[in-house]
Amino acid sequence: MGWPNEFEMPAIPQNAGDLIPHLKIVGGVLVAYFILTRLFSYISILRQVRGLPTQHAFLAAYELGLRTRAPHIPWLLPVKSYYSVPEFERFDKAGSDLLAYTVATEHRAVYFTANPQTAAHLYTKSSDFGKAAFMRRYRSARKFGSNIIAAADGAEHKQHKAIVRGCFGEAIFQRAWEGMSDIVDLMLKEEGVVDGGILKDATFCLIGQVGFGQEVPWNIPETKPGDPMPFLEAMEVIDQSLLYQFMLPGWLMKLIPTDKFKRFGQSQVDFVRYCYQMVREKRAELGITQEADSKPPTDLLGALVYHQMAAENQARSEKGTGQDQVGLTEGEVFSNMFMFLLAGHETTGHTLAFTLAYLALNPQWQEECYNEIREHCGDEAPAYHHVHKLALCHAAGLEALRMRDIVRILAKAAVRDTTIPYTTWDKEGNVTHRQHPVKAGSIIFTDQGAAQRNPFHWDDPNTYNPRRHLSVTADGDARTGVKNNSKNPPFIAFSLGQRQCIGRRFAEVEMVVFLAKIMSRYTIHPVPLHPGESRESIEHRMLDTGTEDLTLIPGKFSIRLEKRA
Ligand code: HEM
Repeated sequence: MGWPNEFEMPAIPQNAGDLIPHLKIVGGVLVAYFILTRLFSYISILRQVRGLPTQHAFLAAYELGLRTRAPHIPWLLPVKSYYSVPEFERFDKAGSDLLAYTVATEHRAVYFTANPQTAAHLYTKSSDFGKAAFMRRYRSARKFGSNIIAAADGAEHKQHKAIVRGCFGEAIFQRAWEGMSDIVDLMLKEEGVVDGGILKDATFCLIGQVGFGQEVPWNIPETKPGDPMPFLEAMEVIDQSLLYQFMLPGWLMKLIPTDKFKRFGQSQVDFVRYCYQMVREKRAELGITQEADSKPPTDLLGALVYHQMAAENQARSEKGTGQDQVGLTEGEVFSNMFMFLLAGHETTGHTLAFTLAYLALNPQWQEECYNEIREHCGDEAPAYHHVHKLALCHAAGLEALRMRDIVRILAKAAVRDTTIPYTTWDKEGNVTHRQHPVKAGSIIFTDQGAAQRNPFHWDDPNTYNPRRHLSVTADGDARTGVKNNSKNPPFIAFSLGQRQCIGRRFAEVEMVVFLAKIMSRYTIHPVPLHPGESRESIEHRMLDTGTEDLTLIPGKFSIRLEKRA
């Protein structure tokens, strides 16, 4: 049926008004159907969580960045019930290490566990639990394309891992050691503390060097607003505004009329442009040299491009030319690189800041680490070949991560109807181990901080004790791995199983060299805000004033380095 002529609107039938009551009925039925299905779904969720301490809400707000910022509105948006300070408190009060949350606008049951054994079960039993790739946090992480962190389990993840795995080998770890060693020297020099002094809120920019193969100066000059930024400045600004970078496109931030957002937007636009250019240049460079010298580059970007090209070459030699895309697209290479920037920089930098805080507050562990360094390095500066020997320095970082887990919550989704183990206890000290049935599609969060301070699994959980991460091998060497703790809990800060942190060793190498270099030369001390500030107040400032963003960002504090004689 066409219109009589292109400028003439079809006439409204005279009896159209008669249809209105019918339309109202249809509309009413649809609305009633919508409300009823939601109601039934909600009732079904209430049934699923029966028997567990449960918090009801209308809207969901358990994500980082939201739960500590949104206003607490009982029943509607009860954000304060999604976390507690101290972390284990909400579970302690409930007498259960599994809590349920029913959210009227979410069609699935949501659980939080604080049991490290349950967490290990969730992370490793891939037939029952998988990456909750449908969640907003992972959808936002796909902003520049699919990547290893956001990929769904199965083929998509395998495709990324096949290429990304090649980036984490011995040569890169050694480069990470050397890069971090240079950064410590640069930091001490630029902050004017080579002979000791006060180190103010230092951040660490290792990923620039080992990530992109670029020397990173300690202070990066600021470009005039509106001007294109050089690569290093763009990277630094991105790093300081990661939450916004994930949520908003660069062009949109540039339209927001504040200098801050214009800068954030400009950094994203420039950073994306530089990265694509660098990927192309790397491809051209490696295309020429790959035949003659088959060693992969030791920067992450170079290694990523190299392994992608190696996959393409292999496919070409096996199947001839003209086959489909192999490995990752150019956009996916960039997206993975962007993830390294997030996963590789924030996490390690924040963990190191907390480790310095714990060491400053617990000088006895500095002495133990110092003795270890002296024993294995003697008068030599700590070097990469010492990395396996410096187990206590390594454990000092792991213990800070246990007590101040920077990832905060990790989500898994049940992929089929199954059960999860949990524990309840009462005031008389009766502890019962139970199983709770969960339906496919339910989300189970591990409250990492609470799980790592769960007193049923960790001896004396609120005490900083790196030695709990050490075991002694048959030949008398110390090794990390939670053994020195009567209940042998799994260490979950890097997750476990197929989706565990692929950069764990990289991060650990960075931590060991940083801590060993500092502790071999200095003792570390807290800096009171005013004469007579109490120990309690100093501890609170250094450890408890962090804010949740994409990860836990430590509050600002200074430390004093005193040169060892
Ligand atoms: C203290 C430092 C670090 C901590 C605590 C940490 C923690 C984690 C955790 C908990 C996961 C699992 C995330 C999830 O399931 O959603 C993860 C995954 C990942 N991490 Fe790390 N990470 C650290 C450092 C690094 C570094 C230095 C890199 C790279 C340079 C890195 C790269 C990755 C990647 C690529 C994944 C995704 C692995 C996969 O899904 O196969 N991480 N990390």
